[in-house]
Parts: sequence; C-alpha cells; structure tokens
Amino acid sequence: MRACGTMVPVSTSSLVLILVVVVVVLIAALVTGVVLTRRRRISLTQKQREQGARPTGYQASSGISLTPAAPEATVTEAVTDAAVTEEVVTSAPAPVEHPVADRTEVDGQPGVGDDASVPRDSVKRGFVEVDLPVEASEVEEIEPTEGRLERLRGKLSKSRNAFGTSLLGLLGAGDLDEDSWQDVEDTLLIADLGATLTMEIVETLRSRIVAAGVRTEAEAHALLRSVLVDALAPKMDRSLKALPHAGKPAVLLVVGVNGVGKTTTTGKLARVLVADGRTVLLGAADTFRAAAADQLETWGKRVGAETVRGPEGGDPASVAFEAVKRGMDAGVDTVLIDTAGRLHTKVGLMDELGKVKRVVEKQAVVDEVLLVLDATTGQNGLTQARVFAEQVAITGIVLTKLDGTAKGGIVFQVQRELGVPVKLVGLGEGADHLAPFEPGAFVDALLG
Ligand SMILES: Nc1nc2c(ncn2[C@@H]2O[C@H](COP(=O)(O)OP(=O)(O)OP(=O)(O)O)[C@@H](O)[C@H]2O)c(=O)[nH]1
Repeated sequence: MRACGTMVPVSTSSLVLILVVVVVVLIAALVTGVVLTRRRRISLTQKQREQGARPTGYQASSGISLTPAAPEATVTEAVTDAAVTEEVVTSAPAPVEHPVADRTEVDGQPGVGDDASVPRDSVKRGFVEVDLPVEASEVEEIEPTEGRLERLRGKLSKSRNAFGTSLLGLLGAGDLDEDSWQDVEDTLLIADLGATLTMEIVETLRSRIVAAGVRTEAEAHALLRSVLVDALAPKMDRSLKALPHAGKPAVLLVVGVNGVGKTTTTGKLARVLVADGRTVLLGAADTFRAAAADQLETWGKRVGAETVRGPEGGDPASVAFEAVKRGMDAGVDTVLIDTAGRLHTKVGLMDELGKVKRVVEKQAVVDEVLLVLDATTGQNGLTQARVFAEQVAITGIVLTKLDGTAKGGIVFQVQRELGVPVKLVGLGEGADHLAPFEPGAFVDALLG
C-alpha cells in the first residue's frame, strides 16, 4: 500500500499536454486583451469625431459658447458687406465730426509708419515699461472657464459695494419716500448706467414694487435682480464665432483704444480656445507699440500657439493678412488678430483699422470684431464704442478691468446704446481672469 500524499509519477506525455493547455490559455488571454483595447480605442475615436463634427453652436466645456459664423457668409459677400457697411456709415444720419487736424496720414494711405510725421495719440511704451507675461518652459495647464464669473465674483467687490449693497439697502427698507427714490436714481447714475437707462429702471422698480407688494428684503432682492437682468438683454446671442467654417479658420479681430487690454485679452482668449481643444494662431498686427508682438508671442508660447508678426512700424494690414494665410495653410481652427491701440478721434488710424479688416477679408471672413473697452473709463468708453462701431462692424464687446472699478453699470449702457452684446469680461491681470459674460451671474455678483 502507498501512503497517502505520496507523489504520483507523471509521464512525459502528460507534462507535454499540461504545457500545451497552459500555452493555449495564455494565447487566448492575450488575444482577448488586444481585442478589448482596440474596441476601446475605436469608440474613443468615434466619440471624438462626433464632438468635432458638431455642425452648429454648442456650449463649450470651457463655459464660453463657441459657434461657427453663419454658413452663408462667403469671402466675396463679406467684401461686399464691408462696402455696404461703409456706405451705410457714410449715409448715417449723424456722422461723428472729426477735426481735420487729427488726421495722421500724409499721403492718403493710412499706415502706422505715417505716425512718424505726426505724433500718435499716446506716448509709446518701451520695453522697460511693459511687463511681459511670465515665460513658461512648457505649455501650461489652463483653468476651466466654466463658472468663471461665479468663481471670480469677489473681483466685482467694488461694484458690489457701490451698487448692489446700497440699492438693496434702499429698496429693502420698506416704503420709499421721494428722497429714497432720488438716492436709488443717484446710485444708478454713479454706477454709470446713464440717464436714460437709470430713469427706465427707476420707473420699472417703482411700479413693480407697488404691484408686487414688496415688503421684505428678500422680495426686494428678487425684484431688483429680475429688473437688472432684464435690462441686460439676457436673450442676446453671446456666443463667440470662433469655430472654423467652410474649411477655413474663424478670424477674430481685437480692437480698441490704447492700453484697454487688447493684447492681454487676445492672450487670455487663446487660452480659452486651447482649453476647449481648439488650435489657435495669433497675429501681432500691433506693429506700433514696442514689445506688443513679444507680449503676444509669450502668451502664445504658454499655450503652444504660433504667432505671426511683422517688423515694428510695419503695415498692420499685411501682418493680419499673413497671419490668416498662415492659419489657413496650417489648418488651425481660429486666428486671433491683435491690433494697435488707436484713439477713436484719429481719423487716419480709424481708416487704418477698416483697411486691416478689408485686407483680411480678401481671403477669409472676419467672424468677430471684438471691441475691448476699459470699464474704468466710464462714459468715455461709450463714446469710443460709438466711433469704433461706425468704422468696423463691432460684433461683440469685451469689458476689461471690471475688477478695478465701482462703475460696473457701464455694461448695461454699452449694450443698450450699441445693440452689441458684451461677450466677455476681464476681471483681473491673471492669465485666466477672462470670463464669459452671463447677465444672471453678473447681477448675482453685483447684489452679493
Ligand atoms: N486689472 C486688470 N488689468 C487688466 C485687465 N486686462 C488687461 N489689464 C492690464 O491692462 C494693461 C494694458 O494691457 P494691454 O493688453 O497691454 O493693453 P493694450 O490694449 O494691448 O495696449 P496698447 O497696445 O498699448 O493699446 C496691462 O497691465 C494688463 O495687465 C483686467 O481685466 N483687469
């Protein structure tokens, strides 16, 4: 008898059989693994393709709604449109008077070089006076822009104190006498809502307070919120026409007077687009200010975007043209063109802007002309906006430096006056301090 546990001898053929089984099992596992990995990769690619193929506007994950321009716009039509716009402008009922002395061109051909003979509207900033954005050794992580306005609401504290807090204090105090209504009016005027809009809002508040029988502070808050949101035209299309169409990149032109934050906004906007998975090319058509192109190029490097630049003092229209050409050749999604600051009263410089747009339109549609306004300049911003809108058809407003002012009310006025939506707001010098403008979130930030 063999004791239990004694080893049973295994024949060579059994060993071979076991080995064959093990090898077959291993091969089967390997094949299954490969098939699963392929499937996963294929489904991911399909998903990406679906995302890329969305034909019309969508809410970008970045929180800024990006859309392609209307499909019917073609280059030729755009050129014709530009001519039509100019005709309309010339036949506008009340053209803005420009003193002839302000003309800067000397030969009828607007160009930055002309300014050598006549001083431009502002002192040139040299290298030493301009803080270049921090150079990054590698492409940076970008903060998501979804909910930025909520996250940056603290930056609106100056406007909140001057505007929301005092208004709520007045309205929440119960029955308002004439003096209190006068205070409401003054608060709105000081916050830069302008006389017409202020009167409208006061009238609406007076009638609705009575009709709704507002008694508590919470009711006053709700009423004020609804009146202010309505005054911000919440239904305006604030999507950014920054997506390619008809096989060409979207082209955005950034314009405004000196020092309002055009280059900074262009850089911040490139980050927003890159964060949304878009490819971007920057055009440094600000050939006037020393270091403007360096400033833009540094912004570009931080997000891996190429910058097309020209010689200092060169023709901005030709830089813009080259940038769009390069963008088309490289197949990027969006070309962002930064232009030089120009005072709206300088006819030659305003003509130059029209030329930049027309030259670009020889090869692609300009989908957006974003006017950058410095919120701290108050009513003057409005005057600038009117003149810029006459020269180039403004499609959106970027209101910068809202963090540094108690006059957040300019947002209300500029939209009302121009019928052009505020699309973005600058809330600080930080690289990601640019937020999509949302009326509800903005009013909430003002009212605290
Ligand atoms: N606080 C604050 N500062 C801003 C904002 N946007 C821009 N700036 C600052 O404004 C200054 C001018 O910005 P730039 O981008 O150089 O202005 P620009 O319009 O390109 O200037 P020019 O080319 O000379 O016309 C810089 O110091 C920016 O950091 C903002 O939203 N908030």
